[in-house]
Amino acid sequence: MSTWIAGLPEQARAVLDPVHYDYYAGGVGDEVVLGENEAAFRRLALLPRVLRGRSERDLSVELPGGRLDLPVLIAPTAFHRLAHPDGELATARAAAAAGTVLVSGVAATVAIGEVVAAARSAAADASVWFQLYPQPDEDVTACLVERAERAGCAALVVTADSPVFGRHRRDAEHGFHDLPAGLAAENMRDLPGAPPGGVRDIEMSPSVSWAHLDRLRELTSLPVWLKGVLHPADAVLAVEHGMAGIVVSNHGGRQSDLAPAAVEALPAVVDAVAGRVPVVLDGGVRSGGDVAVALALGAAAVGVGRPVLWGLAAAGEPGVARVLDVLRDEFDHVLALCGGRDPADLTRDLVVARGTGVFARCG
Ligand SMILES: Cc1cc2nc3c(=O)[nH]c(=O)nc-3n(C[C@H](O)[C@H](O)[C@H](O)COP(=O)(O)O)c2cc1C
Ligand SMILES: CCCCC(=O)C(=O)O
Repeated sequence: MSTWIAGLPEQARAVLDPVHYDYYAGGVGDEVVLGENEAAFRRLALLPRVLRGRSERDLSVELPGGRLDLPVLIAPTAFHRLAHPDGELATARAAAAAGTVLVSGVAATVAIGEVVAAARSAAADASVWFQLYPQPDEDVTACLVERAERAGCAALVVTADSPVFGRHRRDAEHGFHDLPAGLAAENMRDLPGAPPGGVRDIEMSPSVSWAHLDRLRELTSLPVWLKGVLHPADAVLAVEHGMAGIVVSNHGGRQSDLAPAAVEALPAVVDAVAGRVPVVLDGGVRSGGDVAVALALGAAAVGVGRPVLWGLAAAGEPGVARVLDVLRDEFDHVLALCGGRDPADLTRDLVVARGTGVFARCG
């Protein structure tokens, strides 16, 4: 792990309300998956290739919804104003200035229109994506999609791994169920079924299905990504249902504590998708080396969640900027060490499982 990023949780802990720190840091159940997401990266190694590099490397990747100057985007995480008063405005500006995408969540504490405006104030051509949970009341879903389109979002990310909300022991122990006074999920204001000015609850429902997704797709011409896929059969269904991309994710260890580490689920999904749509990986990415391993296993890019929250809490916009800068610098360095010229040079034959000899290839 990057030394600086490794020290960030402690920096954030020093400034955050302990209840909010635990909300960000925690996982579901015994937090097995939370630990495994990071540990699984430590079990993988990259075989360098020699004598094929170049002095200037191109780190950019092209995805449905925008071009990224580095293969790292900001995964959707809720309630950035718990971390810093500037909240999602700071995150959006830092992402845009770094030439990457913020996936701003439906559970943001700043409305999506203001988030996009903040990103564009930092870079006129910035892309912001909008994450949502398909709501059982489809009028609410339609309204959210329209808000994201009107705001100028370049893609939608539908999170599918939350038919019910994960049971977070740390939050239960603290009795943390509501945002403090003055903060709200601003995208949920004034929706069908809410009183004027009121904020609707974000509903998770086990009855949300592929049919909901089909209807959602008909509402929009934006590319739609499906987030929270771990089973290869679901990846195939996602392609068949017209998804523009897939995010392999166990929600940062916050949903099922029986899920595999995200990076261990990645190769089978990449194989099932067979290049038809790009696959993004999130969960446990803490260094440029982790980014390189995920790309070598077939990810087109990675998402980072908690490190961005820690950077935001510790130092606001410059803190998020530094997280992205460290990841870019480390990734570029690892790419050079592997004889890579651009992300496409990171191929699966480079990945080996540690401790089992170089012939025990992963995936
Ligand atoms: C505090 C917190 C809030 C999150 N909120 C959301 C959310 O609203 N929607 C969503 O799709 N994922 C959410 N996630 C999951 C992230 O998008 C991502 O999958 C995860 O954080 C990646 O793991 P990492 O934190 O190890 O980088 C949240 C994660 C955290 C830590
Ligand atoms: C309704 C807010 C959902 C936030 C979330 O997804 C998480 O805390 O993991």
